[in-house]
Amino acid sequence: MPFTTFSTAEKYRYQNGFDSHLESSAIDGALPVGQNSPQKPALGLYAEKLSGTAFTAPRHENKQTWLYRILPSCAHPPYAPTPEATTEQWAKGEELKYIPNQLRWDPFDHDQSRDLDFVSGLKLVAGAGDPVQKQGLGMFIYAAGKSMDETSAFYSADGDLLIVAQEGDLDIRTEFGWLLVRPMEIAVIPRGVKYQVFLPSGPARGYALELYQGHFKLPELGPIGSNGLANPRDFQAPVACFTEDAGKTASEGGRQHTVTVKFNNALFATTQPHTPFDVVAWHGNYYPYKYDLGRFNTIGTISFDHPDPSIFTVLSAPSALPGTAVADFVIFPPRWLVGEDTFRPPYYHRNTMSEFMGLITGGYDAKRGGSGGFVPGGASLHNVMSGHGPDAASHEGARAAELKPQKVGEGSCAFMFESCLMMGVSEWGLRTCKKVQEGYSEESWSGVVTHWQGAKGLEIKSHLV
Ligand SMILES: O=C(O)Cc1cc(O)ccc1O
Ligand SMILES: [Fe+2]
Repeated sequence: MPFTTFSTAEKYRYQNGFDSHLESSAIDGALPVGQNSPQKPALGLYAEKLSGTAFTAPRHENKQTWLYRILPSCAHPPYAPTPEATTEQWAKGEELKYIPNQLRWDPFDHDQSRDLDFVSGLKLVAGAGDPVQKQGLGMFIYAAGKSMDETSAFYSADGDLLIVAQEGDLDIRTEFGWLLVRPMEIAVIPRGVKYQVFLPSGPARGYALELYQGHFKLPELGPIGSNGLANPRDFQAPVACFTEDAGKTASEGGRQHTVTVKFNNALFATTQPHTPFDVVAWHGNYYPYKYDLGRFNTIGTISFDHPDPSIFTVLSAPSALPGTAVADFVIFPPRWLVGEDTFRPPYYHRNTMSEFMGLITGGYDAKRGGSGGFVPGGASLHNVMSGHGPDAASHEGARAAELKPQKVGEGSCAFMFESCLMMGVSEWGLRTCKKVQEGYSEESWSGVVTHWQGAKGLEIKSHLV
């Protein structure tokens, strides 16, 4: 059945829950009862396990899913490097440039020529570490002008991909079923899961983070209590949805299907005579999901001072060091500011973590918008220990502001990929994209003026020469 024949009601039913044990069956009886691998699975299906952690990972970390499919994934001719696997699109760790300067980018171009799809339109901007070692992450911009072909599928062996839709809807078909991801929504496609991306509303642009190690978790809530921030039930997983395009020759109407894999930041492809979207039923806790950022329960100060942005963490990918993330996904949604005697925008700071920021829509309270500013579809990078904070004008405005309750960010949403790793910038991010704003730091901070009132007449306790 070609995908176009699926009705909306069939495609967009979801099941709710983060890191839950879910199950879904497109046909009653396709899921085995009480076991995973019967001698002959129902309906002539194959049982196949997809694991997201080592078999022996501790129970609370263990991630796997059983798939019941028409043909097993291994039934394909060998993969071969694709001619399109360009070094412009991806970069290895040693090719990245590590620089302490603050960087900001104008909005990244849409695919004006409309010849790039989600995969060919995915560009590495910055990253750290190495998929071979299962360490680190890559940060990407995607700009897709056309849907992927119905007979093309993609997966990454390098990591879990967190997609932040910024403009244009993504209709994502995965082996597990469909996810419709619109701006102000995010999706996570785990390592190894095959998918294809259609563009029902035209060209699409957004941001993505590929996590080479581990998986995203919900942050601990500590004293916040048992609810708040992103609540588990608001994460949506697909329901099983399959195509019977398997086991037929071309003359019987069977089609050839191309599967492309990102493997150590290079692309390989194979062509097989059966669709990878043939999963009739599945159960497990390793699955793709989406989340509507509008459901985020924002928490902040109701007395004084500015909480760290960790209070806005949606998802966190921990490193081995407690409380220290390889990647935090943080958002700055509309919210009330009521802090008394408080400098309300972000404080000036130097951070041992690196901060990559993007803007989904609207503006950001510490940065000027407009041409050459921080605007939707653009980005900034404040690397490890690189000082940053409000630009001079935002600072002066906030010092002088009358501190009544104020709703900030109405109709806006900025986000941050924060990492404990030093970020390297790719050649594409630094030069090829031609979006780096020359003079960003001068424009922002050369105009900060001193408010120092002088020490004259005051007792100086340490020696000044
Ligand atoms: O740099 C930024 O704009 C992000 C940020 C926001 C904030 O409220 C506090 C610290 C911080 O790094
Ligand atoms: Fe910051």
